[in-house]
Amino acid sequence: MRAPSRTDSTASSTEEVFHQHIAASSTEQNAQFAERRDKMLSLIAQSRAILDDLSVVESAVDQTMIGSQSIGQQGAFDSQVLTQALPPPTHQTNSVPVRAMPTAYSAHSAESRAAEGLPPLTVLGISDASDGLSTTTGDIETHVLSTKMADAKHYLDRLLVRIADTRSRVLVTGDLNGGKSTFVNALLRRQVVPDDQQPCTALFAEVVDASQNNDVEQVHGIPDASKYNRDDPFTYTPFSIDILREVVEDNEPGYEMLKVYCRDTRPNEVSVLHNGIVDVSLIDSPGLNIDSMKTTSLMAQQEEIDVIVFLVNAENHFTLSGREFLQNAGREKAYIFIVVNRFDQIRRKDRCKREILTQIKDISPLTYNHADQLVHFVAAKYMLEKSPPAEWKESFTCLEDNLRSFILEKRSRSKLNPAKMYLKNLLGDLSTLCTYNHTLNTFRIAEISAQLSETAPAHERMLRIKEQFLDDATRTIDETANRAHAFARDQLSNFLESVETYVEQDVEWGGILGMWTYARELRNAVYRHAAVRLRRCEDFAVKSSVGCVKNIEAMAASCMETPPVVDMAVVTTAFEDGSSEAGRAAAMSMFVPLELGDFFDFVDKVEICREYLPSLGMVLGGVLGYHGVTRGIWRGDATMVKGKTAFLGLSLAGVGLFLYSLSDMRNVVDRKVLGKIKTHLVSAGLVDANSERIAKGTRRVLRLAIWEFQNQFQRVLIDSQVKRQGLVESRTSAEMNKDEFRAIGARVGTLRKIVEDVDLD
Ligand SMILES: Nc1nc2c(ncn2[C@@H]2O[C@H](COP(=O)(O)OP(=O)(O)OP(=O)(O)O)[C@@H](O)[C@H]2O)c(=O)[nH]1
Repeated sequence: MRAPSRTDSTASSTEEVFHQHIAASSTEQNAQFAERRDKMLSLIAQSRAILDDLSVVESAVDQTMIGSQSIGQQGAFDSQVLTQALPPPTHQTNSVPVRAMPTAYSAHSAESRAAEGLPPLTVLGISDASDGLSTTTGDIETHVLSTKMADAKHYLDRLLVRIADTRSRVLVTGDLNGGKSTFVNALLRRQVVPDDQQPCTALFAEVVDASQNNDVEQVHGIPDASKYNRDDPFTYTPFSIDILREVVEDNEPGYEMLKVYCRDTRPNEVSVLHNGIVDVSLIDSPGLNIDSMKTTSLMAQQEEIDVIVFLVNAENHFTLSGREFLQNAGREKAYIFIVVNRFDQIRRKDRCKREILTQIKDISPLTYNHADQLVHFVAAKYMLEKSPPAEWKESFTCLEDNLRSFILEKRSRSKLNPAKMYLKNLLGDLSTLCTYNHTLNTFRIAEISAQLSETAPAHERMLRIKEQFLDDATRTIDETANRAHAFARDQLSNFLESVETYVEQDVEWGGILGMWTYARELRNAVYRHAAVRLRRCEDFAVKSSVGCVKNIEAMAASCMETPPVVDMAVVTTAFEDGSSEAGRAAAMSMFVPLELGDFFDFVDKVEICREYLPSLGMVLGGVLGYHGVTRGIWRGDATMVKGKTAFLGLSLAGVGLFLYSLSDMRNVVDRKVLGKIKTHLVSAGLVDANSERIAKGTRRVLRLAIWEFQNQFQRVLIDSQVKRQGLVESRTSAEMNKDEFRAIGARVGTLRKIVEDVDLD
């Protein structure tokens, strides 16, 4: 065995020191990384808890989060919402509608956003690019926000797993034909993944160290990446690594991805894959292209990865799809490792460098700030040659050193910084949401309170109407009915008492010969007047009833937007039985037929007889005596002459009396007929029965009308009560919400500060 030379021993001790140094520094770095990682894990868990709490607030108090729904990708806060005075509550006296939440954000109003000082949403915003939802209709936005919140939770869950995972996943992506596969192979210094294929690579190929597969080089064709388990052969199909090109080119079974276990024989210190510190996987992806499905799936893939290596074809610079991808990826990954490949094809290299760096400055400022470590101009294909040209070997080795450093030594930056970025963005969005919803709820409370106080007088008035007129409807009805009764009684009794005065001008006495006609007209006139009187009483009752209902209606109209409307016909036709006054009079008069006796007052005659019987006797006596006296005179008897004179006087008195009886015939008829009619009217109950009838009719129609009114009124009142109750509940909810958002907002603020202060450099 050859003894080691001095040079050998010096070299070996230098190497040992180097390895010891590497080991020591990597132990220290590991410990530091572990500490930072644990801190980050705790912050992720706390952010997740806040998302859960927000979801509870969202579902417990419906629609409150609607305010936040409209925060689009642009996140423009509609200044109207915060600055405009609340619109005057709708002038509704009986109905109190719950106003729809104002549309909070208009997706494209950058000025108003600036005016409010609210930043755009980065993580929870609507992505025009991803789903094209630039409309701001409430349903879509509510749905989008809920979806985004749910996505954020899943993302945090995956982040927890990813951060806890000691491996580092490196996504190699870029434009079509940028040289991604060539680059991966160059890192491995061997042809593993197929390059230069037609058609282009359409599969994700994850290259990992064969040590993860019992040191066996193999390819696993995986139909469903989410189910892949190396220990479960049902979740993949194994292939020899030698036929990888065919598998990729054919992809007959339609694999979702390939896992390529490959051996990297280079020493740990230089190999990216096989480095002795962290298990690294290199994911060769399909190139970005206009196929949005593939781009979307690549975006999903990039959430699971720690480092992005972006291949740019030096000849093409950044394409539109490349820029879009980097801008989206940049929301989380502040640092992107950029490889400008095929640089050998460029003639004016300085100019090309300048132009590409200017583009990077715009796309990823932090990457640009560390361009010397993160941006590399190489020609990867030469690294697969046995003796690569020095120029390209040097630039690629420099790239490798920096990539190793980025993945291994600067793991805090490459692995933890994306998590920090995401948390910062998410917490920023949550802070905006909390501020917005807090403000929105403050407005909502003010708006509801204004609505409640504006509608309170009308509502209280309705309650008073209910108490005064409807709860005690019987009293209201009785008052009107009693008034109608009293009026009828007064009118009819008054009529009965002085019926003569009503008819004396109406009927003319046509002498003894026309006394029958006179009596009939007299009778008819009385009943006609009676009918008119009755009609007047009924009209009064109707008028009083209409007045009563109209009075209640007017009161209702003063406090109700659509007051109940009673069908007045039921009231106005209360006493209509189809008969005219003449008909009524005729009907009544039928009960009082005229008789001969009505023309002679026998009672009077008897009285007269009693008083004037002596006179009559005297007439008779006078006639008879005159006869005797005459005979006595002829016989010369003087006493007889005196008697004769006396008897003559008596006779004349008797005749006068008879003539007087005839001349009193009209009074007799008046007295007899009117007396008879009065007796009939009293017995028929003109006063009592009709007063009662009218009062009863009044009660009946009022009951019907008020019942109808009550029904409608009650409905509106209940409606108003329900709406007021709803408003009170909404206000309570808004108050609870406001407090919740304030409390959560404070938590978000504290957590955000801690996240910002985490030092990963
Ligand atoms: N001149 C030159 N050509 C290169 C370089 N790197 C790769 N190429 C060529 O570029 C072409 C595409 O290379 P690939 O590695 O297949 O590119 P890719 O990005 O993986 O392609 P897709 O996956 O299909 O998008 C091949 O013909 C390579 O030989 C380079 O550094 N210089």
